[in-house]
Amino acid sequence: MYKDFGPTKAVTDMTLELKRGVVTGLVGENGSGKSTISSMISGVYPPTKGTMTYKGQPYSPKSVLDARKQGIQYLTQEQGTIDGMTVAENMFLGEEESLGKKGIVNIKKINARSAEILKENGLENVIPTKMVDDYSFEERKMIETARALSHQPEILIIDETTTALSQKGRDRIYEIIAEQKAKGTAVLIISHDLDEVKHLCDEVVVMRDGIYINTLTGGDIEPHNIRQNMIGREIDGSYYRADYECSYDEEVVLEVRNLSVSGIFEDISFELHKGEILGIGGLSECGMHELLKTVYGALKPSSGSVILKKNGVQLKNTTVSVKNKIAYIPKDRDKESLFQATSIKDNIVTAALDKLKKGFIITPSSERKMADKEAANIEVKMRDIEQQVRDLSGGNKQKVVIAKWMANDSRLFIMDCPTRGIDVGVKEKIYKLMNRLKNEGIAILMVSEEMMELIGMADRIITMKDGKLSKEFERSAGLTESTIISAIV
Ligand SMILES: Nc1ncnc2c1ncn2[C@@H]1O[C@H](COP(=O)(O)OP(=O)(O)OP(=O)(O)O)[C@@H](O)[C@H]1O
Repeated sequence: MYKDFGPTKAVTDMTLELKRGVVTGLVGENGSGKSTISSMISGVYPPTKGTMTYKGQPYSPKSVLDARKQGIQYLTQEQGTIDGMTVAENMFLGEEESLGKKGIVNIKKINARSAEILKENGLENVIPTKMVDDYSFEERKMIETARALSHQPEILIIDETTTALSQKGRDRIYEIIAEQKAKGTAVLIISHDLDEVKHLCDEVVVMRDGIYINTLTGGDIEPHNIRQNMIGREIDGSYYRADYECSYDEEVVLEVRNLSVSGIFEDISFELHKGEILGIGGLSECGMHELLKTVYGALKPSSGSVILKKNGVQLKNTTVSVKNKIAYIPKDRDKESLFQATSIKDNIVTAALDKLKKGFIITPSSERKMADKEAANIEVKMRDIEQQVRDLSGGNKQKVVIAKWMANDSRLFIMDCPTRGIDVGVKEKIYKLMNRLKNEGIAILMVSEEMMELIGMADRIITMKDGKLSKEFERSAGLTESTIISAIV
């Protein structure tokens, strides 16, 4: 299979076989073409060249709906439901007439059938007539999953879905994979979590730069082996900090005092020091993501304050935060951090316009220079900086968010799951960058759902449980995942 997007060769010479009752993993670095091949299988767009065979017959779906009707379901990395429509309308989008007569849509039947499907999938709390926008990212993913399963798929493609979900959501997806495998469905999983890949997959197909590299089976499905195949060089996996010292300057940079958002988190206080990486861990719903948003000024607290110590400024809103060179990398980059229909260049320079100003003027060449430098530093895989952000692969979008804040010379980083959807090679780069920033005296506040990331990078870890602080741990060689988990569940 081949796919070109204008001058971009996204997939060049890719071969893939999916078998009944077999869970196949598809792995490769950010931008290697995994979502593109999945999109061609699912009828999102046709290949530039190449052929597909499905159940012994030539297969070339005309659209996503056509592929769905033939039994191929694709859960994408991004949001797969449409705002401004009800849950039920989303569930029957394009298939409304299946429950109607003579071209007339029967809304009652659609609502009733949606309620049944939701119930079968343990989602009885979701109301079919409510707007889908009223539900969280995770609930919407589960609605999308229920829709996919209701069609009895013969091929189910799950693209980097688990890392965006809470542990409960992930476990549900793992259950679904096991059930589908037992039913004889061919399952294709795309994931950057190589332990997850090892745990779930019977076969692992590796891609590099749009090309098929290798298929691993049995004992060869080991994270270090997968990594080597993906990147073409050995990386030892010990990409976290090498030291076990809890080290930072005495100077307090940020003070969070008795911060609360009613019903979400309560009475949170802590200090962040110069040169410190402060980790926050907890279950996804414990309030930690909202806490970071509030610290940054994107969510209004019901009480308490966030104070920048050097000038006593209160971080009341995001304008004050940007002015004070505070970077925020949100978990939901697509909605909260990027202008999708704008170029990479415009996204990168947006927080640094003050720095580019000469008098009242910003020259296009200075913008280009800045964007080129920052995009190259973090190795955004792109055609050039004029490319639209929405056309980038998931991991490369994340790199643009980081590049934006590097351009702004940020002095304090607030990071929410900074390596979500990021391949191992780039992960290594981000950890090195965090270490470098720390050594330059920059403070980092990081929420992560990966315990190893917290243990590997943070000087101190504070844990949250049900909206409250539960414990604090200092960096040490003896700190284990189970010690932290016992403080968060
Ligand atoms: N609609 C599009 N227009 C232009 N280029 C595109 C489009 N979709 C994808 N690309 C490019 O194709 C290449 C492959 O992207 P793809 O999304 O398939 O990668 P991926 O392996 O899924 O990456 P990730 O792990 O980051 O999700 C990238 O260089 C991307 O920028």
